[in-house]
Parts: sequence; C-alpha cells; structure tokens
Amino acid sequence: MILSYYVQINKLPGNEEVFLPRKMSEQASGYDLFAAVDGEFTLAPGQRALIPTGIALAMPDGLEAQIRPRSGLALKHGITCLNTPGTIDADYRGEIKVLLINLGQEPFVICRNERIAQMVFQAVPSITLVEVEQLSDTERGAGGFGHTGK
Ligand SMILES: O=c1ccn([C@H]2C[C@H](O)[C@@H](COP(=O)(O)OP(=O)(O)OP(=O)(O)O)O2)c(=O)[nH]1
Repeated sequence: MILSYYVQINKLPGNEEVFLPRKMSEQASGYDLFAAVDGEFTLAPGQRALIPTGIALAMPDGLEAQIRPRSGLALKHGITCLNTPGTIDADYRGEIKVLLINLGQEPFVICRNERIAQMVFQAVPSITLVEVEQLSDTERGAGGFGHTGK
C-alpha cells in the first residue's frame, strides 16, 4: 500500500523565482532541492556552507523529511551533505537549508536554481520510551561494532 500525504509548501519572501522541489522521475524517492543563492556561490575545497532553498514546509504530524546528498555531485565533485541525512522536523516552519561540504580537490560553483541535494519524506512512528530495570536477553547481547567479524 502506498501511503499518501499532503505537505504544504511555501516560497519565502524574495524567493518567488526559486524552483520548488521536484521529482525527476515518477518513482523517484527524493525531491531534488534547488539552491536559492544570489547569483552563484563558490564552495572551496574543504569548505562547508549552509545553502538556502527559499522554501518552507508544513508536514502533517508523523512525517519527517530527510536531506540527502545527490550521488552524482558526490561522485563527480566530492560534494555531499555534512549532516546527512539532515532532519526536517514536522513542526519546523523555517527555511529548508542544505549543509553542503566540498570534499573534492576543486572549488565547486553553485548557481541559483541548481539541484544541490534531495529530500526524502519518511513516516515517523509514535514512540513512548518506557524506562525499565532490565532489558530482555538476546543472542547478540551487548556485542556490536564488528563483533560478528569482518
Ligand atoms: O539539513 C538540515 C537540518 C535541519 N534543518 C532545520 C530543520 C530542522 O527541523 C531544524 C533543526 O534541525 P536539527 O534538529 O538537526 O538541529 P539541532 O542542531 O538539533 O537544532 P535544534 O536545537 O534547533 O533542534 O533545522 C534544515 O533546514 N536542514
């Protein structure tokens, strides 16, 4: 079954010309996000920067959006999201921003309305944390961080 939601989207003042997030194929998971920089912005090698998108969202309760890198930019230019996946909370009404870092060797020029990242919507279950004295036993127990071998 395909879950279906309405998500409100808003162009922030001064960003009337910015492109709205867009799926580049019908069954794509992610909506590509477009840079709302003035003119162009250059990310030097090793530099990180918060790139504006000019948009804000209102998601229904029980959804989040994740900001993820575009694999083509990562492969060709070493451009990725530093905090991937970035978390957009359902109650956030501010501008969606993308924290990019240039892990490549060359300066990377970002132009206005260039696709810089993608946004994937996810359902968030309702959780109640219950504090207990002891947790149930499992075969793994506390083993982790490679304890099953290479
Ligand atoms: O890549 C991102 C990550 C976050 N945000 C916005 C939406 C999110 O709801 C808010 C807070 O993000 P997060 O919880 O990751 O940041 P924090 O450092 O824990 O800050 P806060 O104390 O504001 O929650 O910032 C973005 O626009 N882009």
